[in-house]
Amino acid sequence: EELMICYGCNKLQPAYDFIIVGGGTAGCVLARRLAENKSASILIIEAGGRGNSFLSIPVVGPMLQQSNFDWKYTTTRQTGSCLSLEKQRCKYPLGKILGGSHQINNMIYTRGHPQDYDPWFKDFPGYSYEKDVEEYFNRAEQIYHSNESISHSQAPALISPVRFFSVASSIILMAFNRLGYVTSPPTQKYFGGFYRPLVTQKNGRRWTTSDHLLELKLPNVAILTKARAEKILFKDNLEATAVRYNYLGDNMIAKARRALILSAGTIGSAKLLMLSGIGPKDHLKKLGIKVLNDLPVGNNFQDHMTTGFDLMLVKKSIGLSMLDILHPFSMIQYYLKSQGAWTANGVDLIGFSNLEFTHCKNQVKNNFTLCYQKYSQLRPDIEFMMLPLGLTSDLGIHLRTLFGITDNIWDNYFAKINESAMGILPILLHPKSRGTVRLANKNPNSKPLINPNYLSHPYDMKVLLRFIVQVRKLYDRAFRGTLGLHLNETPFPGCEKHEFGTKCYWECYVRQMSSTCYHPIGTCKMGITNDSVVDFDFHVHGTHKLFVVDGSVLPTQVSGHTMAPIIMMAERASDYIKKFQGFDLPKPKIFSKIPP
Ligand SMILES: Cc1cc2nc3c(=O)[nH]c(=O)nc-3n(C[C@H](O)[C@H](O)[C@H](O)COP(=O)(O)OP(=O)(O)OC[C@H]3O[C@@H](n4cnc5c(N)ncnc54)[C@H](O)[C@@H]3O)c2cc1C
Repeated sequence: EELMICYGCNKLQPAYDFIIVGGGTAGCVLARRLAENKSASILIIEAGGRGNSFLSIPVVGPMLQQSNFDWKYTTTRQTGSCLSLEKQRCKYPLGKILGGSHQINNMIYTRGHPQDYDPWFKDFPGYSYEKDVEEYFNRAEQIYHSNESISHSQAPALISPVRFFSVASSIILMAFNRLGYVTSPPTQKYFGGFYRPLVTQKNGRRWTTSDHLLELKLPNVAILTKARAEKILFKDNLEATAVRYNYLGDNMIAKARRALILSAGTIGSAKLLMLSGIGPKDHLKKLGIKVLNDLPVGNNFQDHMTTGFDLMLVKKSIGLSMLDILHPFSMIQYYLKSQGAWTANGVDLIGFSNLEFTHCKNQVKNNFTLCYQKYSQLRPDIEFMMLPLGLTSDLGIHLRTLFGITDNIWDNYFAKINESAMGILPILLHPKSRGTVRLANKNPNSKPLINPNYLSHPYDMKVLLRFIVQVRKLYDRAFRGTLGLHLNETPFPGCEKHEFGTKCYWECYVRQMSSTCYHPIGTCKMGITNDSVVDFDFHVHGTHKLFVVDGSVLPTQVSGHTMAPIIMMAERASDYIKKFQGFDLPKPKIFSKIPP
């Protein structure tokens, strides 16, 4: 495999204008934009390999989890969630490949709700959604219809409607329509009922920000794969001058003339900063790491949590089945027509709801339409994802290992399912629980300690339970007759003492059967309060020439999935970093106010 990718050079240089650590979602957007200045040289250092076109087949995505293309992390032992999983730890997949997590994700593209961004920029002078957020989304996106064929992508996020979905999801969509929900994707305002997700695909194949970067064949961008950054090197005044990395077992150094940018992801960037002496003083001291700057790196860790796998059973087989995927016809359809089951992204429908809507509905005796019209523009609290394939669809061969489900739970719950199963998963969009990312020790090879601390704040469970009860009623009313859709009423092991369907039962269930929804953010929070790590220019506080641009800078969660906001922020960051010449004086650490 070719390890160095470069269209305008044949060997690695000792120094580059910009060095980006991590060729993932954000890193590739940034490289593409910085390279617009033709005289600037850019090096991406990526720990994973390059991948190949087989990995771009959308249905292959889940197979990449727990493979060499995944960092294969797990959370620390959780006490209020992940209880039914091996050692009470949730698996924590993250892409270790050029393209990053975008190479293994579900490709769902959601901008979030405009109000999501108000708290991010509350201390930013003259902030407006249109100028500071929307403009960057617009710049990042190219949208096309799924029946068109595209030859070149013009923007990092190439977006189209999904090309393949189950019959069950079409019936569900029709039922929602009858109830008065909007069922087309949102345009300007976000929250719009239930609809088919938009995905980042080019002619039915996965299309990541790294595919876009490679397609441009930029002569001033070099990408070194299988190179893992281990330490940032500083001058005395905390000016980042170079990065030390491990390349095929050797220690190498690359020097950054103008800026060193960490885009190693929410876990990777926090880990690298701490290994380099930037992080919470007490933690670093305990591990024997010299403290260069005491910053709250690794705090404010937030994730979207989900639950509800295989909770919906269908009598008739109208979901997507493994047979559809394995059928030779699907392969032919994919390679000849860019259509069919192989283009499926694993999520047929997404939908959004909020507490005001639920409350209204209870007040006016389930008048959906009235409440919907009144509250559909408000920021949602919960998202629902409809997964056409249950964990049991491959009879326990692969999917169960992605979650680390124990033998006891498998045998006494999942193995008992003898109908088609689907998932209707609720995602808690704005959790109040906060976790941490820490180092296990000072060895760069060691896995970090990822503690999402799910459901540690009572608000999170309260909201989740309210919606589970709501969705149950909704499904009873809408689909029972049509689809033979019904809840899996086998008591979940460990929850038998509670009556099925009561709040106590669901609370127990959620704590047992929890999972990440793969949206880690926040460990290098952007802002100027003393819980932040980077300022509004993405510069690490108190340092010089050092930036962080990836999911870690997002201060709070958005009402949707994280890839789009991360791409938007990388676009935004490129405007600042492009202008940065590398000779500004170090900025003093200024904080506007102490957060509560
Ligand atoms: C299974 C899964 C499904 C998901 N589904 C969706 C979805 O449908 N829609 C959505 O919006 N979001 C989804 N997400 C989340 C989304 O993919 C991520 O939020 C986003 O890709 C993160 O972007 P990033 O740039 O912060 O990090 P990444 O894209 O993860 O990039 C980080 C890169 O840095 C590299 N790296 C890390 N450490 C080092 C080091 N020391 N040296 C060199 N390189 C390093 C990594 O290998 C990686 O390539 C999903 C995520 C997963 C894992």
